[in-house]
Amino acid sequence: MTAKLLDGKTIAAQQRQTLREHVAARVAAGQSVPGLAVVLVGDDSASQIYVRNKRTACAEVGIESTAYHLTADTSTAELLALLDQLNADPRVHGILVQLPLPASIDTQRVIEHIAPEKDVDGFHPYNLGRLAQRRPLLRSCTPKGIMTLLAHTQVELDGLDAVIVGQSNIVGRPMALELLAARCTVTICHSRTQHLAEKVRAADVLVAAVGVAELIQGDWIKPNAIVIDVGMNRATHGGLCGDVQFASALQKASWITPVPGGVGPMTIVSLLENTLQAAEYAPSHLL
Ligand SMILES: Nc1nc(=O)c2c([nH]1)NC[C@@H]1CN(c3ccc(C(=O)N[C@@H](CCC(=O)O)C(=O)O)cc3)C=[N+]21
Repeated sequence: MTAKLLDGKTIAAQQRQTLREHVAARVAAGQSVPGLAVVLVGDDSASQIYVRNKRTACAEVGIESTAYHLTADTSTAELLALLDQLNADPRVHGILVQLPLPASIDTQRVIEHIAPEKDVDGFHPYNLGRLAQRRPLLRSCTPKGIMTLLAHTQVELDGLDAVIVGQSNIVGRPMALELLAARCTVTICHSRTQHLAEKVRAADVLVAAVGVAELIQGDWIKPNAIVIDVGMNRATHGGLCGDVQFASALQKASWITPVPGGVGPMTIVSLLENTLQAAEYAPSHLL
């Protein structure tokens, strides 16, 4: 059997079209143009490309993005001061601080300084806590995009065994909370996990978000599992490869995401959705 492809590139393009219509209707009704502030610190070349891709996607749907490019020697205090300004600016509905930040900056303080109602990455403890209590407001982009992909399979998630490989704050943990809210039985595996292959073999839904190229072998995949590959590893020949051995997993799974063209485009469209959501909700006090 060969798995069906979960084509994030196409699904994301469809969602951008829908978003474009929503934004246009909102503006035609006299409401403000949704605004996203994108903050980049330093000159990491991969981050610059990601930021450019996000701003292009904003432009396509009619979200106004404003870039703030700070030098690598920016202090935590300077970045917090910029966030104060953006938090107070009514034209800014969403704030994204591109990660990773230079090591000299206190990333956790920065994340906690973004107003929760503008936290379109969903990384603020308030937004993660809301998700943990099954009352999400702004949801982390990659897990949210993956839930959209899972909805496209039309497989009922209720009661399935989900296994997540990777425990990061930005993917693994919020992914576990999303799948738990969808009534899966959730296992999170990480670098200290024993018998990883056995854990993976039990998965009806597998989410690989560990950042180790092709760690997960096709013969670990349960027949007919749904396989979501969040990995984006640079292959030696220059191309991208995921955390799953794609060719062999394709022979076992019912659905599988390609890399590239799977989770990545869904992450970006979720950011756009969150920015529109933040503009529509825009409460003066959340807490
Ligand atoms: N505050 C913050 N929020 C983020 O959401 C965030 C971040 N920092 N830092 C970096 C990571 C990475 N990330 C990607 C999103 C989409 C693709 C994407 O669309 N990838 C294409 C391939 C692109 C290529 O060819 O390199 C694909 O998978 O098809 C990639 C990477 C968001 N991140």
